[in-house]
Amino acid sequence: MASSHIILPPDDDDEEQRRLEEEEDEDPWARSGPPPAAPEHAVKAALPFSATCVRISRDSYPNLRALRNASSVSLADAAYVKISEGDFGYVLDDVPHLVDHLPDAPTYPNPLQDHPAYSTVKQYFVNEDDTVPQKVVVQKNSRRGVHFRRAGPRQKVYFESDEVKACIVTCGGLCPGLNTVIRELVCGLAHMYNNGYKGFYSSNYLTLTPKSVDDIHKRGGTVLGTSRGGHDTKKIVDNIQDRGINQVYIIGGDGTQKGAYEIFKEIRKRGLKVSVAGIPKTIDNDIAIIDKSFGFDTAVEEAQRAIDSAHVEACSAENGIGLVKLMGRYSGFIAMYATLASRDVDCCLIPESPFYMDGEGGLLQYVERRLKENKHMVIVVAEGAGQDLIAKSLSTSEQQDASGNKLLLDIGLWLTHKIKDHFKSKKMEMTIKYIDPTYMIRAIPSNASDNVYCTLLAHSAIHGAMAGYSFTVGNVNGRHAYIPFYRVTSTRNKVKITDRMWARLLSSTNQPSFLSQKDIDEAKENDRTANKPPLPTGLSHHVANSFDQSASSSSNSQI
Ligand SMILES: Nc1ncnc2c1ncn2[C@@H]1O[C@H](COP(=O)(O)OP(=O)(O)O)[C@@H](O)[C@H]1O
Ligand SMILES: O=P(O)(O)OC[C@H]1O[C@](O)(COP(=O)(O)O)[C@@H](O)[C@@H]1O
Ligand SMILES: [Mg+2]
Repeated sequence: MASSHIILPPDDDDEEQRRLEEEEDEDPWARSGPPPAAPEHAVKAALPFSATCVRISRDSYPNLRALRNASSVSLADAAYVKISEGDFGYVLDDVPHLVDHLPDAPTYPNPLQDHPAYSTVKQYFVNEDDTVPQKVVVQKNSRRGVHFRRAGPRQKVYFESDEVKACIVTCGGLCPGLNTVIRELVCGLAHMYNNGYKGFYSSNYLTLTPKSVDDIHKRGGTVLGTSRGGHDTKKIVDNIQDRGINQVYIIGGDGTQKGAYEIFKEIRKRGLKVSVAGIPKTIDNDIAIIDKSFGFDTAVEEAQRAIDSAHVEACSAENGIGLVKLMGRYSGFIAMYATLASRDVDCCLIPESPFYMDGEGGLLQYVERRLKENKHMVIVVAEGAGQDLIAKSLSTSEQQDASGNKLLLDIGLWLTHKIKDHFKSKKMEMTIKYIDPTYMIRAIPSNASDNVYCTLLAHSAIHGAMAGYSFTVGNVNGRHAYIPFYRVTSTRNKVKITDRMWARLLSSTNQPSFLSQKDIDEAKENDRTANKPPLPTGLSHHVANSFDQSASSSSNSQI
């Protein structure tokens, strides 16, 4: 396959990079010229097919400035982006590899080839050329578009088994399945572990063995503990270096993956032989690119129990309302899927879809109508919904947690009071029962299907780290892939209220959309821009087009 490859090695000098970014009004390389290309042998070793190393020049990319303007990848980050092109608009958005900065790193045969369980499997090893398309819905003339490197064991590895010294860290909120991922990582490797990012430089760490993690997948939470805040890249990497760790497994959400990316960059800067594997964790399912985060199915399933209880309470009273609050800080996936699964829900409110209380078409009018029609109703609200309404009525200022996430006001409690006040003023009898199962839902062990998913994710992470890659692992269109950090950290996965899934929900609940034409137009525009993937600096026109097309309206999320 004819291909070209662009690899921009990191600049040693951060200050200089920052200065360049500030000064790049006209052209990022106006003063310095393009960054030097990597040595060709480094590029070749990192690529599955024969590659030509392309030195990017201003002349060959006349629209560089436009691309930069459309890009959310900083010039400094562009140094870690590895894009290669193939035939028919094929683009590989590759992940960094140890040989990018350690070109002479030795390889070893994968010990799995002698493993009794695997040696009978035909084609156990993944072909180095295998990649996974970001977009599977295509038309006859579509370009092949963006692809990610397929996850799985490689014939050659960059660590000898007894050389591996791994650590695992879990960060952010809890999520069903964390212990399963930990268990499966430990059972593949011998480890040390840490407690949140702070754990990297606390003295509080334990050694895990397959025996000590044997039954942890049956428990909720994380045996490692978790925390928010406290990320200090230099201290973390000092610690990795001091302890001689060479594989870092980082399980966490969007914040954690940003942290993992910073750790990777510092490791690269120091020239260390360390692989960084991010395993995306979030009950909110808000991580970009991947099909679904682990624990999400379990959360939706557990939410059914709360909705069922709310329904029973509502049905048992005259004009009964059951109100259930579910998690979802910025993205309402749990609320949407729990509503679609239940069929007992009359109204679902999520952060992505603004609503209003009073007047024609407002929530209170709908509640009144539903009670008159049906004598009971169930409302599901994602915790991040209606925050603007509460803030306005209580005139509070926005607060943040230790990681910088928005601290939410209790929409469930606020709605309960508003609905009660409304019916009191109308002298209409009603009962409302507010159920908040949020922490109960995320503290349970994962269900069977999430358990299998967690196991496979852990295995894919180990194979990638052993093969010398640094990445976030995830399911992309049903196939495990190694995704560049910058891709999962630059946007957030959100419910698209202009997609068919939300339309299905509206038709199943019969609730008003609460949207004006202006809101709909704005939502369409937001979807368009929010889903535009970051364009790395210096892409050729047709590569940039492929990035654009991978975010076009007939996205994979439309089922
Ligand atoms: N931009 C960032 N750079 C480095 N570390 C970050 C960044 N954002 C968050 N983190 C760190 O990641 C960890 C988890 O983040 P948090 O937002 O609490 O949870 P989650 O990873 O589940 O989204 C915290 O220790 C936080 O300090
Ligand atoms: O655990 P905390 O700090 O109370 O945070 C609760 C938040 O954690 C979540 O469960 C998940 O958030 P993260 O993915 O950032 O960990 C949110 O749904 C919720 O808003
Ligand atoms: Mg988060």
